[in-house]
Amino acid sequence: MRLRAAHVRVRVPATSANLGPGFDALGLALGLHDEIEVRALGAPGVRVEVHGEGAGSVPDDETHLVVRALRAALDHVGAPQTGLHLVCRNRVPHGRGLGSSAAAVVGGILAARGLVEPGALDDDVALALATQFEGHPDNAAPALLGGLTVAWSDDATGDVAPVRAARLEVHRDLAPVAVVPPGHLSTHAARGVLPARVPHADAAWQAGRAALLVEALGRRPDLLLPATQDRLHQGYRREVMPASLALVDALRAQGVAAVVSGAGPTVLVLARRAPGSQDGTDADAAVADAFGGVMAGWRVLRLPVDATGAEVTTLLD
Ligand SMILES: Nc1ncnc2c1ncn2[C@@H]1O[C@H](COP(=O)(O)OP(=O)(O)O)[C@@H](O)[C@H]1O
Ligand SMILES: N[C@@H](CCOP(=O)(O)O)C(=O)O
Repeated sequence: MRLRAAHVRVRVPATSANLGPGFDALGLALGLHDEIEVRALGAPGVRVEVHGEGAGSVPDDETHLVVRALRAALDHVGAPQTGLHLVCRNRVPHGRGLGSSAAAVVGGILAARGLVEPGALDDDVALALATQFEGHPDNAAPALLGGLTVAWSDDATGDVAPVRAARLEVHRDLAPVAVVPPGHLSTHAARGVLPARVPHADAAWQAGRAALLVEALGRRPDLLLPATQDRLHQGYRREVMPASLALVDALRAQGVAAVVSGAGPTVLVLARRAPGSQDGTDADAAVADAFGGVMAGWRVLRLPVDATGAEVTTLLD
């Protein structure tokens, strides 16, 4: 396998995983993107420039997440390693539950796809590799495929466990709003507070809600409030993100389908487009009311569903 291109550009969306009851399975791609430009260099080594989110905090060497994912993907298809120059323009906030790590990993893998022979790194391989990095597939699947996805894995049979994902229907009126706090929390820490075992009754209850959520997101947005109830992660995570859970509670008390986005601490509101309005939603008054002017530093982002997923362009120069 040889490299066929020396200059590629990748665009990857933010993602919100879980969506309430779909823990480690459901995810939604959102209209907020990281852009990564990669040049393969003749000389070995790596140069990383980061603009926007993560500038000054993420590493600029071989340990940079995009570089690690890109190199793992080259190794996986037997392509040669190469010197690299990366320019990252990041918009997805880090450690907030909007899938920044999945965007970085999928971005690196798709950059490798652009550098090697066509067809060498298909979506199945890319998803399996990304899931190895992430430890769960629910952000990587929508980052790669776009839209709403459900991801699942079979038993591991080789060095890269098979992971599969299916695209699901999204109702045209769905208008997600992310309420992003100033502080961050790593996914690793937020997984650390989850119990190893849960009551059978909670698991059974949750399976029903997850099935209902697929119907609510696709065809029955009027069912989103009951469909976004969860018993497997949000309650356990309250201790590490009390302000986020307080906001979720306040919004839900007003009939708004609010959930913790991914492992938090962002709150995702699964709102509906307000009739006759350009970008208003049926949750705007409740969000403004719950905010009450006291949540200093929090940002409200209206993020449309990204139907496309990650895109790679090969540049000729
Ligand atoms: N674009 C990026 N470039 C390099 N590293 C990144 C990038 N995005 C995320 N990361 C790494 O992943 C961490 C955040 O991942 P994680 O804790 O899973 O939160 P998130 O919910 O944002 O995915 C960051 O602190 C950083 O180490
Ligand atoms: N299912 C995962 C999702 C983590 O998403 P992230 O955007 O916070 O990385 C979990 O809930 O741990």
